[in-house]
Amino acid sequence: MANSAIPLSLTSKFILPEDKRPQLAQISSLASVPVIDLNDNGNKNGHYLLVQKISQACEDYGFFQIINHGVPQEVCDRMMSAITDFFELPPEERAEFVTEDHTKQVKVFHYNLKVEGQEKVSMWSETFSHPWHRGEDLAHLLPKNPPKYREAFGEYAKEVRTLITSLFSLISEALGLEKDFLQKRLGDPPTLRTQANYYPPCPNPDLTLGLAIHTDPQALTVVQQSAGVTGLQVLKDGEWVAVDPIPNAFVINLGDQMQVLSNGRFKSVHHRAVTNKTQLRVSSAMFYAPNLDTVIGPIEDLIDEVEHPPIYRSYRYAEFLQEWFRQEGKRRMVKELFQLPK
Ligand SMILES: O=C(O)CCC(=O)C(=O)O
Ligand SMILES: [Fe+2]
Repeated sequence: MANSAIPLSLTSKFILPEDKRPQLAQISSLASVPVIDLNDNGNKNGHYLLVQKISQACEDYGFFQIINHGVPQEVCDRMMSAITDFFELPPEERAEFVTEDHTKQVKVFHYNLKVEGQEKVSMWSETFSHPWHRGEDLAHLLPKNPPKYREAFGEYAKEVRTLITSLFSLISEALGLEKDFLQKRLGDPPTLRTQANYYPPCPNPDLTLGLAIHTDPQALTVVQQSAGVTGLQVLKDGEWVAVDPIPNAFVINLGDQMQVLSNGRFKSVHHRAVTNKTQLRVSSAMFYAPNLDTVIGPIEDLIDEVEHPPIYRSYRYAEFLQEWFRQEGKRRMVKELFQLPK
């Protein structure tokens, strides 16, 4: 931990005002996010049931975990190890990427929360974010150190891309659409970014957060989290539910664009990351978003005048993102701005 840019003591810059603290004693133990086996796909009935489960999970939680997803475990392990090594290099080694300029393609930064009448509060995490849409020719933008990062990322991105195609196919079916509908609708090339989150052990997890409450602005997110270390929580019926890691699983969640496209049937759910006293936690999120010029709005086939009137107006994805950046440091309310009056 000596190498981390985050100090070991919880200085005031990390301390949240009381009403924004995580209330760790109040985590619900009753609910849990569905776990879906993607291998349950063998026969016709199996496929039907799988689509049903995905549909239910997208409606109820906007989150689910998947097992037997087809991405080799070694590829996942190499990615997590490369991310961990990157953050454990001496800070000078990643200084070239440290920036607060959100227009930078490759960046290391801390999320923070603007709090009224107070300096902004820094999250107990360090974040590394970069694009992944240009495949091979992206490699030169990525860190040279640790030496394995570029290759580990290239391999991981290829596998995750294939997985995402299968997931969009299942989610399209869950909405009663052709299998290739959603990926086509999101446009080509999609906007693909990744975010690696590094959460060192925290001396007082009650006073701070690893990542503040948010929804993902994209369409779909594939998350890998450290084995055996809890931290991700989702809001379900007003209560926080922990998404505990399951061996060899991914956490999948829908982003704001899926809520809008499905006209509110599928949910982009609030979530956060909490810290703990003893264990390092690392997560990798791979985001799939529309092409910047794609016009997003409720899918035609899912709306009608009487029972399912559109609840959002259409917008270019670039317009949505611009608003998202404008609300930096706040508890963002972006899709709400595109809601049509009732
Ligand atoms: O650390 C986690 O599990 C949460 C990651 C996350 O929500 C994000 O990167 O958007
Ligand atoms: Fe997220």
